[in-house]
Amino acid sequence: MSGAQIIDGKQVAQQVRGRVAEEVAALKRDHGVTPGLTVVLVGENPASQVYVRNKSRQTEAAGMVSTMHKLPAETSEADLLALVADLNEDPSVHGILVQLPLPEQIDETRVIEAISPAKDVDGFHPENVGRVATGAGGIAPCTPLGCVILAKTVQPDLTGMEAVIVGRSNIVGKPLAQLLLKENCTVTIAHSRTRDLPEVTRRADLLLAAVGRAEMVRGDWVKPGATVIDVGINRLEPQPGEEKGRLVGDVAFEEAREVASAITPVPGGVGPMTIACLLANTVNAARAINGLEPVAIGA
Ligand SMILES: NC(=O)C1=CN([C@@H]2O[C@H](COP(=O)(O)OP(=O)(O)OC[C@H]3O[C@@H](n4cnc5c(N)ncnc54)[C@H](OP(=O)(O)O)[C@@H]3O)[C@@H](O)[C@H]2O)C=CC1
Ligand SMILES: Nc1nc(=O)c2c([nH]1)NC[C@@H]1CN(c3ccc(C(=O)N[C@@H](CCC(=O)O)C(=O)O)cc3)C=[N+]21
Ligand SMILES: [Mg+2]
Repeated sequence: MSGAQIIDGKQVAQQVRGRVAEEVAALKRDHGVTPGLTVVLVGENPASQVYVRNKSRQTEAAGMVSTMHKLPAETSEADLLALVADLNEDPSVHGILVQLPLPEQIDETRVIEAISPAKDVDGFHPENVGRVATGAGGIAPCTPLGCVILAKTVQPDLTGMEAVIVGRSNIVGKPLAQLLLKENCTVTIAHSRTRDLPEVTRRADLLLAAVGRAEMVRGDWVKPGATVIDVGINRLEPQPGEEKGRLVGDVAFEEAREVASAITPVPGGVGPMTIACLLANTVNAARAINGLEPVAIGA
């Protein structure tokens, strides 16, 4: 028996992008502002290029202006900081995304802190991290936002749920904990030093995996009836006859779907939501820069 409802991230993302397109049209019509998103890609990471292409296509489809700066892998930190400074001053740019990870001669923290917080549509700048943590506005990171929206499609009120996040990175695990606290969950963050991880994950009504280890979370780590949100994007080795390896999440999907009541697939789960939320953050950045209140974007 395969019991779980499969949460369709592609479909929810399409709804979010539709909402964004309406807000973009309204901003143009009422205020003469066309939101612009600029992506900066340093080096040749082939995985990054797929996301970057999807992002620019969907940005344009929503009626926004998409620009891209491709810099060679050996770009110096000073040159990247100079580009960021130019983009901060450019009035046609409302969102700046510098694709991570960066080559090792570049200090990621310095680059993130150089981005104007008003244009930091990734929500990685310490001012936004702090504002989101204290509830004083701020731009929330796209992947955690996408996870919360997907969880709420099956459980509109998350109040009181035991949420267990596996992973404590600055870009996913930690900000996800902040957003779930805001939704009144009881939040546990597990990581590589957590003792008896399967015992911890089995407590979760809402289990979120952001580890980067293919299919690490097994079926018997999942509490019966739980909602499972799989953030992981892992490319397996190509099998004989395959051009490239399959994409899988951090959760053993076929096992977990027997136990969970709802689960996100990979691909087609959190990934498309990340891009949709990036577009939503960009329209809200353009609004804020023009003195307007943010609009709600949940599907
Ligand atoms: N769908 C999307 O849009 C996105 C997907 N991703 C994917 O999500 C995954 C996580 O990304 P990210 O947060 O950047 O990854 P990081 O590598 O930055 O963090 C991974 C976290 O997992 C923890 N971890 C590693 N191994 C174990 C283990 N054996 N048991 C328990 N915890 C463990 C680490 O613990 P410790 O801190 O102790 O080292 C760390 O906190 C990746 O697969 C990535 O590709 C990321 C961003 C966006
Ligand atoms: N500054 C910065 N911001 C990011 O948000 C950021 C980043 N750097 N570096 C890399 C990670 C990863 N990431 C993904 C976005 C979309 C998909 C996505 O759309 N995935 C599709 C499949 C794509 C495919 O087929 O390869 C899916 O899951 O269905 C995946 C991963 C954003 N990241
Ligand atoms: Mg680096």
